[in-house]
Amino acid sequence: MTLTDAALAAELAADAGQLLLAVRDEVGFDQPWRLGDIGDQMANDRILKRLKEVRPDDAVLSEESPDNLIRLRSDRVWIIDPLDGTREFTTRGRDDWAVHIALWQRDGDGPGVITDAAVGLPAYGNVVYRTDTVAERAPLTGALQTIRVAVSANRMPALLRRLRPTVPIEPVPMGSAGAKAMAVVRGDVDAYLHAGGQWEWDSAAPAGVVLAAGLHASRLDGSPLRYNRPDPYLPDLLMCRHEVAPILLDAIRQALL
Ligand SMILES: Nc1ncnc2c1ncn2[C@@H]1O[C@H](COP(=O)(O)O)[C@@H](OP(=O)(O)O)[C@H]1O
Ligand SMILES: [Mg+2]
Repeated sequence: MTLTDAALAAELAADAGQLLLAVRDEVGFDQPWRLGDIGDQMANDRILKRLKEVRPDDAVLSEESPDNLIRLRSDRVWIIDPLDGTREFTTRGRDDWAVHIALWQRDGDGPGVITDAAVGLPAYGNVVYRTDTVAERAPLTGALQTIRVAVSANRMPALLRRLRPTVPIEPVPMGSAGAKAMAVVRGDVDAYLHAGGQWEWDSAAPAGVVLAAGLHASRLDGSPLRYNRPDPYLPDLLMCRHEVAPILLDAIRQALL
């Protein structure tokens, strides 16, 4: 039987994850930049090789490959970050790094949509979250005391400080967009907020899984996250439980006035 796109995404994420764990063991942590380069390159090569075998007609947008603008005419584009959270990957003991595999498909004259995605967390038991199996999260019943918000451990968004007087926020610093988004999916945090710069491959697969889990994912102005655009820069996002989306979006709007 032909592999479904979601199953293929999950297979690619699990396989690249295993490879990255082996690279980490073999190369070690003495030269972090070298470990990062080797991990990025090997995971990217492995994913692209397999995609070429099983989906030869599809286009690819990958952090680690030159951007081939054929993707803009394609109906199916795989958006890939073979190693998200490179800094954490190169730090001994850190498990907050991820493999992102997303499939964007054209929807007529619309902006297109992420139809299938997988986010692998290799150092977290190589668990893979995928659009076709992720469980929908039930809404909270009690009132939220504090909103736990995952933010970049490397570049804490300045915006956060401006929200805190109006909303009771507890920042939870963490590496990797995929790791932060999956912490929302698990319910370890209530939200993931990013501002100040990012690229489509950083959020495509996480957003696909978050939306499939029935959670909220948008830009900070509340507009939808769009993928496979000519310029893949996608600088900010909010992923969260539905109950906290209006609270956070309103506070962000006020802070940015
Ligand atoms: N200001 C910025 N500009 C471009 N990319 C950014 C960025 N801030 C974060 N990112 C990218 O978003 C991902 C998650 O970052 P963080 O862990 O800081 O939240 C990282 O991807 P990579 O590790 O794939 O490069 C990082 O490079
Ligand atoms: Mg990334």
